[in-house]
Amino acid sequence: MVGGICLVHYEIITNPVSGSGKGRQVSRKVQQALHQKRLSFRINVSHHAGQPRQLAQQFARQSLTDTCLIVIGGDGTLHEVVDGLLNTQQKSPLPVAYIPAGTGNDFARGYGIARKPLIALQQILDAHHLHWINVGHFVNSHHQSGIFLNNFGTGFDAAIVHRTNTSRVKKFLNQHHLGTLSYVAKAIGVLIHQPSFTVKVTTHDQTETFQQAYLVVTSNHPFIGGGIQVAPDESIDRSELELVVLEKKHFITLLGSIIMFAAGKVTKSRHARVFRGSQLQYSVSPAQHGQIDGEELGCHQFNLTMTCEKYPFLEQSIRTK
Ligand SMILES: Nc1ncnc2c1ncn2[C@@H]1O[C@H](COP(=O)(O)OP(=O)(O)OP(=O)(O)O)[C@@H](O)[C@H]1O
Repeated sequence: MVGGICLVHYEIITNPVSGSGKGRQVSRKVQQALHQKRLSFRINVSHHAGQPRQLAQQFARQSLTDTCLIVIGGDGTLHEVVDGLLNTQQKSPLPVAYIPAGTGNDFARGYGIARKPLIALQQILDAHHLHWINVGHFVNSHHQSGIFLNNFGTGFDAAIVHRTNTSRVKKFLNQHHLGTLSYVAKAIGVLIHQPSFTVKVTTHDQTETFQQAYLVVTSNHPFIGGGIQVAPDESIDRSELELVVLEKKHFITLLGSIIMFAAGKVTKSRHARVFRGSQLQYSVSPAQHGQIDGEELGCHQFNLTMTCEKYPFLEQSIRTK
């Protein structure tokens, strides 16, 4: 028994291809460490996209007790697992812990999880309590819904995700620990080609329309794109979301704002507006690229209502200790 929780078994869901193969390496290290410590665990390898969600739902339906689900992968893998768990009826929710093995690892930064796998594992083994983190929830005008642990972006950042994911050099740069460089290189390409668009934002007390929006991001914690602070004041502990709308007035002022974005100061730009709340609504037109937690959504007109929900993670966070 450890404080409020008693864990005797770890089910591990791992994505071997996350971070261009980092998932496989991290999984091997974690497996060795748990084996040496003679702890009870089982590795469940994901063989295709969508399988982390299926595995998580399978475990959730088993009403496991004294068990923690450890996820090894990037933000996309963790997203799938938490989405699967939140969409499965559970008597008491299966707690989640996370060992980052992706490229950007923004969730780990936002929650305060060590990015070195064996330290992250030690944080899990040392955990005394559950920590109910905030999770962003969205529903669109076609009643399709989903979650985000990091952010939901349309425009500039989503176009970068699209270009980076379709880039042939992504794997090479990731293997040489240059994933952020790949993001920056694509950002320059997007800057040259991406036009502005219209966004209408509604909060509990106001409606505002932006005719020249360029970047629209709703965040659950500060980080995007591998450590860029798009919402520096946001916290995963708070039951609210932060929406940043950056406008493109002229190319030169946009360049200034994007430099501020890269430096983590976009919310200080004269051309940025920040909205906060537990419920935010906005529509985007014409069709724009969208991304959730770094995974592409395709190019659509968006009409979204964002709210908050909660899910229990192990208290792995350096910040909360
Ligand atoms: N064996 C697999 N082969 C291909 N894709 C997989 C496999 N297992 C899981 N996936 C999918 O890969 C997607 C991306 O995973 P993830 O975000 O964890 O890695 P990444 O994209 O390399 O990391 P990052 O988002 O940090 O760049 C997820 O949607 C996940 O479902």
